[in-house]
Amino acid sequence: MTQLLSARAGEITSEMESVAKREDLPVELIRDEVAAGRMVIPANKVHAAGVLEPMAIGIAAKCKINANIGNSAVTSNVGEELEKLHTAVHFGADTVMDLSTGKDIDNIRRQIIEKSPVPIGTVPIYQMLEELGGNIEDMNAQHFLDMVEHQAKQGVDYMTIHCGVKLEHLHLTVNRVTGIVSRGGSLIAKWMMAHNKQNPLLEAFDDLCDIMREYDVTWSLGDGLRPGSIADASDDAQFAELDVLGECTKRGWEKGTQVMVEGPGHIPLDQIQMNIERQIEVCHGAPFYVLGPLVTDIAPGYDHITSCIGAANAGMHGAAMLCYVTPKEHLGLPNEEDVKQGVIAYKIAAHTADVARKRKGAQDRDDALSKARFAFDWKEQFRLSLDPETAQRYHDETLPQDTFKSAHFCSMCGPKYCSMKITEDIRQMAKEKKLVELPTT
Ligand SMILES: C[C@H]1O[C@@H](n2cnc3c(N)ncnc32)[C@H](O)[C@@H]1O
Ligand SMILES: Cc1ncc(COP(=O)(O)O)c(N)n1
Ligand code: MET
Ligand code: SF4
Ligand SMILES: [Zn+2]
Repeated sequence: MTQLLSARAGEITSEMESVAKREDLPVELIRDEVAAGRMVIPANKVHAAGVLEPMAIGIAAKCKINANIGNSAVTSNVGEELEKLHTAVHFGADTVMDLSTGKDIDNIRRQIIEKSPVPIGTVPIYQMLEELGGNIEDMNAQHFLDMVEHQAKQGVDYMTIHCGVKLEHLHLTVNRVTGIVSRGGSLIAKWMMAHNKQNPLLEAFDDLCDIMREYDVTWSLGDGLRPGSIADASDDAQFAELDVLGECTKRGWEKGTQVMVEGPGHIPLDQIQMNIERQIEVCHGAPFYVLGPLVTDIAPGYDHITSCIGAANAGMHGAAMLCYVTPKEHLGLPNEEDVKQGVIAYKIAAHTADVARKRKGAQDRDDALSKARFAFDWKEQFRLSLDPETAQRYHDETLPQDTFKSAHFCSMCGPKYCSMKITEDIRQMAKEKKLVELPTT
């Protein structure tokens, strides 16, 4: 049984119960959303038997964020990756992807799954390529199926598989500014060119479903032809692939597997709503999992910001999960500090989306923090913030003494120009002298 098959049979699983509590939603609604394919609960049976705390991704639930970690051939190791996992979860990542392509991949993933309370995603073609020796041309479908089964056995909760890249669509990328920017997509394209054959992952779709169903691994249908620059956004290649992903979504559901769909990438701000709405329609309401999107290409070093703008908008228009982008995007492998910056940026994006969509209780923390701010309750303001340590450090940079923790001002305006203090004075005057008689009409 998968969460989807249970839900369709009208059953309520223990995972659905946990999700209902976390989301503060009726458990019947969770079950119905899962049954309809609009919500997924990525919970591999192996991981669920261990430390996993079940969570849900779908438009009815709060907007989620994913943090990518993993080493590369150039840098990092198991110790550093476990630190990144800890930092990502500490600052509120809802899922983590291990995208390791360097040494020790198997050991890194095993330890990450063992220690992670959040669902772990992978892209199995990366490890398969390592084990093949680096030449994608040497791959056959069985190599890939074996790797998917191996990772499913380890407890991977969701997998990115690039089934949507088709031989007949490759020519649509020739005039692009940035070609094929998806790693998985570019590898599959190369294989198809070398063999002049259709995408083997698409051909093996039903066999893949059988493995995914056995362990309840959730599909994350990869966007191998996503645009890698705003110039390439919303082009024929991107939307040709999206149509294939729509068909795969249906086939995955028919086989009883949970499905979400990945999306771009680099998209100008004014095209985001259209992209989200089109995906939801073409993929029959399956949860949409977007990478950013970055709304401009001019700020390497700050792409957590360029993409946070896109992510907030995507979330507002119905994306179910936002894959973070760190300050190192396009420049190098993120370190622990980059992971922190990426997660914080995306907590902001997801939360602003929840507020804009008026999800239940979403604004409560904003209101509580605003009240603490107006009451000059500095400690409470720090406590309620996404990054309390940084908030306090910034405040204390100029006014570190304990007495200033009850001061009715900070170093921005000082005591005589603090507008919130002046408002306080005004309200006091009004109370005492009843100076203002407001018209009653
Ligand atoms: C699909 C996205 O995944 C990110 N990505 C790829 N590999 C890693 C890794 N090892 N660590 C962190 N992010 C990674 C890239 O930033 C890309 O944009
Ligand atoms: C949201 C998201 N995360 C990870 C990947 C995998 O990366 P790639 O497609 O480059 O192999 C992806 N396509 N989308
Ligand atoms: N930044 C690229 C993208 O937008 C990915 C580069 S690393 C595969 O998808
Ligand atoms: S991030 Fe670096 S290695 Fe990855 S595609 Fe871009 S330039 Fe190549
Ligand atoms: Zn990019």
